[in-house]
Amino acid sequence: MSDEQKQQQKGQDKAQHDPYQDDEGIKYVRNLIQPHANFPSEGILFHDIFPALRDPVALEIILNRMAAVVTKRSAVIDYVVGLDARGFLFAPSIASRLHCGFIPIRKKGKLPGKCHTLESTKEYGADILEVQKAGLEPGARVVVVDDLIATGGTLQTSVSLLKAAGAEVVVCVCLVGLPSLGGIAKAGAPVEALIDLEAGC
Ligand SMILES: O=P(O)(O)OC[C@H]1O[C@H](OP(=O)(O)OP(=O)(O)O)[C@H](O)[C@@H]1O
Ligand SMILES: Nc1ncnc2[nH]cnc12
Repeated sequence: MSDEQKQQQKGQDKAQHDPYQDDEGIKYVRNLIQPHANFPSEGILFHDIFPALRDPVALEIILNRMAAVVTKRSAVIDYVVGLDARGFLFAPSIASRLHCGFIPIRKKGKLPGKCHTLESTKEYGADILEVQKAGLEPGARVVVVDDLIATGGTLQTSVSLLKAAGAEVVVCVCLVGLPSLGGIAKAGAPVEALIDLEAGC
């Protein structure tokens, strides 16, 4: 068997155990997310999503579910917007599945050309976020993708940047939500998190 065939076989074996279409899929992903106390600073309970991304079944579940959230909301999407940095892990793959483009919102100083720029606060710090003016036409229908919503500061600022550019934010999709931090209500656009880490299941 060639290396390519072995790789395909490995993927097929994994896919047979893929619990895609039901809540078992979300539980499978949730169980891979690792909590770390006092990271990156004292008092923060950090939820590490990378063990889930390391697992090919979990990665597929995440991408399928995120894309499904978007298609349930709207058939017409122009761009998937990913947030620097962990949103970039998902957004281009979702854009590819939805046959639309990808646009980054980046931390200040990384994007050339004229940008919309806004200050932002998050659970453990502050950032300045930017989106390129040239990348977005007024009236564009966009979805925003990030790994996690905590206080909602990052999503709120991102939604404001996109609105300043004249875009319509159809929905924000996150892998993880921490609802007790109040972020979902303040984002300024509908938010759907695949996993509520504070819920019992
Ligand atoms: O809801 P909030 O309180 O705003 O927090 C959520 C944000 O915090 C993290 O970004 P961060 O910039 O820390 O990390 P990253 O660069 O690894 O994505 C995370 O990826 C979200 O973007
Ligand atoms: N508690 C948390 N875990 C992982 N990423 C985060 N970003 C903001 N808060 C976070």
